[in-house]
Amino acid sequence: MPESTSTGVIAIADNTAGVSISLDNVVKTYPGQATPAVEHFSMDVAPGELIMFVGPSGCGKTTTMKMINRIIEPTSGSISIDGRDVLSLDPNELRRHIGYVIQQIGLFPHMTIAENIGVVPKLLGWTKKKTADRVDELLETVQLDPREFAGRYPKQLSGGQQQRVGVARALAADPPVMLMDEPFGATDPITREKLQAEFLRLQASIGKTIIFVTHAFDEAVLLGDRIAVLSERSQIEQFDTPAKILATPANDYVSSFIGSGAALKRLVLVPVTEAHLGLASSASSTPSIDASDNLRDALDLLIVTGAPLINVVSRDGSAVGSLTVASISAALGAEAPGTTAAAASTS
Ligand SMILES: Nc1ncnc2c1ncn2[C@@H]1O[C@H](COP(=O)(O)OP(=O)(O)OP(=O)(O)O)[C@@H](O)[C@H]1O
Repeated sequence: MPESTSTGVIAIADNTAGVSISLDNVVKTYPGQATPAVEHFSMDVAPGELIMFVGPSGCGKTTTMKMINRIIEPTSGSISIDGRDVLSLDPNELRRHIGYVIQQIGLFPHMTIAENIGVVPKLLGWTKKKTADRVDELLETVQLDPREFAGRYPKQLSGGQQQRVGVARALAADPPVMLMDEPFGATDPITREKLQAEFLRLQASIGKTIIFVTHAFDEAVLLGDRIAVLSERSQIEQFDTPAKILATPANDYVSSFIGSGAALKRLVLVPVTEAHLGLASSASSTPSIDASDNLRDALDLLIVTGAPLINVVSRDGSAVGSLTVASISAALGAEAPGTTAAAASTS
C-alpha cells in the first residue's frame, strides 16, 4: 500500500474520540438505473455528533451511509473524514477504522463471541494478549459477562445479546466513526428500548461520530443529536435537532413523517427540571420521580397512579418541587428554559 494512503487512514484512526465527516455533492447512480439512488447529497457532521438518517424504505439512507466507508463507491462528489478525502484511501484499510453495525448483525457462526469481537484487532496485527484484554473490556461495556459469554457461539445467544456483541465488535479497534444501519431493528420492542438506553449511556462516555439509519422517527428523536429527514434520492427535507424538527417541521413531508402526537414525542426530550415546578407535597402518598427523568416519564407516572400531582426528587432524596399535567403542558407550550434555573435553584 502506498505510504500516503496508509498515513491517511492511520491519522483518522489515531483520533478515537470522534472526528468530523463531510459529504459534498455526493451522487450514486447504480449501474443500469435511470435515476440516481442518491442525488447531490451534502452534509457536515461535527466530531462526536450522533446523526440519525430517517426516511421511508428505498429513499437512499443505506446507500448514503455505505458510501462513507466505501462499501458503495459514489458516482461523483467528495467525502472526507477528519478533513481527509476517503476516496483517496485504501478502502479495506479504511473500513477497519470505521465501526459498522447492521441489523442482521453478521456474526460469524463458526467463531466464538471472543473471536468475533477480535476479528478487526487480528487484522490490525494486535497481540493475543491485547486482543483478549480488549474483548473482555468490550463485553463488560455492553453488559455481557466475559466469563460467561466469551467462549459461546452466536447461536447460543439471544437476539438482543447478539446485537450487543455486534456493537462490541464495531467498537473493537476504538474507531472514531461508527456507521449503524437499523442496528436494533430486528429486536422486540422491550429489548430494543433496553439496547437504545444502553447505547445512549455508552455514547455519552465514548463520544464517537455516529451515522445511524432508522425507519423509526421515535428512535431518531430519542437517540439523535440531529436528525436528517430524507425523501426520495436522499433529498434532505430537514436537518436539525429533534426538538426543532418536532416544534417546527420544515414542510408537509416532515410533518407527515413525524405523524400524530408531535407534542407527546417532544416530552421525551424535556427533563422534568425544565418545567416550572410547584411546591413539593409533604403527603407521604405523593408519588415521586427522579429529577434526571423526562416529562414523558412524569406524564406516565401521573396517568398510571392517577395522582393529581407528583414530587420531583433530587439524587439525595429531597423533594425539589412538584409537577401536574398542567405544568407539563405549560412546559411544552412555552418552552422557556429560563424557568428551569429558577425552579432548580430553589432546591
Ligand atoms: N445494488 C443495487 N443496484 C441497484 N439499485 C439499488 C441497489 N441497492 C439499492 N438500490 C436502489 O437504490 C434505492 C435506495 O436504496 P437504499 O437501500 O439506499 O434505501 P434505504 O432508504 O436504505 O431503504 P430501506 O430503508 O428499505 O433499507 C432503492 O430504490 C433501491 O432499490
